[in-house]
Amino acid sequence: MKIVDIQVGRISVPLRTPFKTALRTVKSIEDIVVKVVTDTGHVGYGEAAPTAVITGDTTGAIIGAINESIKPQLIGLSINNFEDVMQRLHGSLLKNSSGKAAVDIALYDLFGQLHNAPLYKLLGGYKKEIITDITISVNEPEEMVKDSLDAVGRGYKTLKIKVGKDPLKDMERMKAIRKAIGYDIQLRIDANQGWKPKEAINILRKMEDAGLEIEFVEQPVLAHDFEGLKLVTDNVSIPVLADESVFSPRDALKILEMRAADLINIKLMKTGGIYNALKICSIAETYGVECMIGCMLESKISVTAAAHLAGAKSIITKIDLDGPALCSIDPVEGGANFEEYKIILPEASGLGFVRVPEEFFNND
Ligand SMILES: C[C@H](N)C(=O)N[C@H](CCC(=O)O)C(=O)O
Ligand SMILES: [Mg+2]
Repeated sequence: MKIVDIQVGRISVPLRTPFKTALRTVKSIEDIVVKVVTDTGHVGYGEAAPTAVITGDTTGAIIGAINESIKPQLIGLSINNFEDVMQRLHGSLLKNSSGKAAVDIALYDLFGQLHNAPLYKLLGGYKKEIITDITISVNEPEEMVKDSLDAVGRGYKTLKIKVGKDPLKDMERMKAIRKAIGYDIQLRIDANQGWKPKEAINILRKMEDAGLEIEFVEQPVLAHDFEGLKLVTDNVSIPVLADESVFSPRDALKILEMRAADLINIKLMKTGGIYNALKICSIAETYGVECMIGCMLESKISVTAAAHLAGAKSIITKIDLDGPALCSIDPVEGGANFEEYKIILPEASGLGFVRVPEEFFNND
């Protein structure tokens, strides 16, 4: 099964409501899609999200990375020697994790097709069904209460609340949400780097004292501030999850050696796809640290790949794969079945897509 072509296209999906974090506001998913074609007529699909404020990857940079650096390395290689293909892909250029992720995902789709099995089974086959949280954007407290109640009405049992805009207001937000939804729903929070270390310690202790029962806090401080992250981890009881601080297996190793966080958030757009995400799973297993699998603003294509990984690995115990649930439409047939909080993995080979619209690849 030899790679004969790699095509790059675009997918655009309006969100149900604007997505707001401490870092950005977005109204629609505007991602890059990739199609890897083989001499046997097989096709693998992937997707990249240009999340410049987190990964540094813009739309133009992703397209350039794939067309100029990745594609010339891969044409003619055989999926049968998958390790060689992965080595060439991940060695093709530095950084550019989102562009690498799109191609890595499409190649894993082909790997599954080559071996005629769904990817999650080839990677471990731990479970066929996973349960995701849903994200509540940072807004005025009343709007966040309304959005939280809507999410609970849709069946979600875990909400990930975006904070990090203003510590005093964040406290108000969390108190109002907890009061409205009660204690049967789990609450995790994501500050997206919005607090300073001492500010984070102060607000998190207040949340503990107020009995808000926060499951964990995601990325309270700046991504590069490993010492600040450790200071927070050492000084609060709420578990700390490293998100923007961990892109590569090397980052994961450093964070875990320092004991700077209690949990790690794996996202394919940060790791450059499944190949390196598997290494982070192994490192985390070695340290006995559980992982979350997360996503950027991604549609069903790349979130299906993340769901296959989550279904394969027991160390992934927390799921934040709500990209498709935030979308107003789903233009892709097949892949994982997203039924609100329940994600069911497909039994078809590879990632299991049935139809990815050809229009995505008409680049006029
Ligand atoms: C969509 C997902 N639940 C999420 O919250 N991801 C963010 C980053 C998303 C973005 O800005 O595209 C995160 O975990 O920080
Ligand atoms: Mg996060």
